[in-house]
Amino acid sequence: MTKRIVVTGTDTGIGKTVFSAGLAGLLDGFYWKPVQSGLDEETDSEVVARLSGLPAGRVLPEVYRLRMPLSPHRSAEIDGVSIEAADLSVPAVPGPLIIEGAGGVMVPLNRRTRFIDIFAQWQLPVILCARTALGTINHTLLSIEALRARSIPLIGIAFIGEEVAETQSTIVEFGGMPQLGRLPHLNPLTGETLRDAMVAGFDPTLIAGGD
Ligand SMILES: Nc1ncnc2c1ncn2[C@@H]1O[C@H](COP(=O)(O)OP(=O)(O)OP(=O)(O)O)[C@@H](O)[C@H]1O
Ligand SMILES: C[C@H](N)[C@H](N)CCCCCC(=O)O
Ligand SMILES: [Mg+2]
Repeated sequence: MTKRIVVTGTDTGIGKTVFSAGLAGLLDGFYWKPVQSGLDEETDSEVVARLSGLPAGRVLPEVYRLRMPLSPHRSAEIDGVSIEAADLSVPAVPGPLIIEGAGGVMVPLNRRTRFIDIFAQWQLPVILCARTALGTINHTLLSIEALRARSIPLIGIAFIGEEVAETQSTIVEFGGMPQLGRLPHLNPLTGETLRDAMVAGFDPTLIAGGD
């Protein structure tokens, strides 16, 4: 049973947090966002606490909380903080842990280290979130290639958006990575609609079935 899963994506703002909230709820697990950049709006951890249906203690505290909604390396510099890879060791929790990065895989944490370098150190299995809309084939295949080049274990792709079957199958064929499911755009987006969409769209044993 996979206990610790990294959720990354092809870009910022594509729905990783909403998917992570749904997944943490589906697996009755925990959620951890190690680096949060942007504190004026609702943070990712707050969104997950609101949407996942999990008790408050299942959302673990961030290690770095940076004020500006920018790439973490820049946000940290503005706050006068240095993000240290050594501080990002994965917490032990008594259940499945969903770990969310920030933005896409190449996003820098400082002038030397990107998220993908931390993922390579962790060697935890990764779910890649990808939009279904035009432009996603390029972003998704590049992300898969970068993850593979570092021998990072891959679980599969979680598509987000309306079904575009041809695009999705093209990504699966070229990427050689399975489609785990699809989370549609939800309106309204509530804890209840998210839970129902996750149950309808994803098989938890396919996701958490092997480590
Ligand atoms: N399935 C969905 N249905 C409805 N709205 C969604 C869905 N997924 C994402 N959104 C909305 O899109 C916006 C961006 O989503 P989200 O915060 O999950 O992106 P992200 O990939 O986690 O971004 P970041 O890189 O900042 O962590 C939010 O306003 C969110 O509510
Ligand atoms: C602020 C934003 N919501 C994310 N937390 C960080 C996204 C970083 C993206 C950097 C980039 O790829 O240009
Ligand atoms: Mg997010």
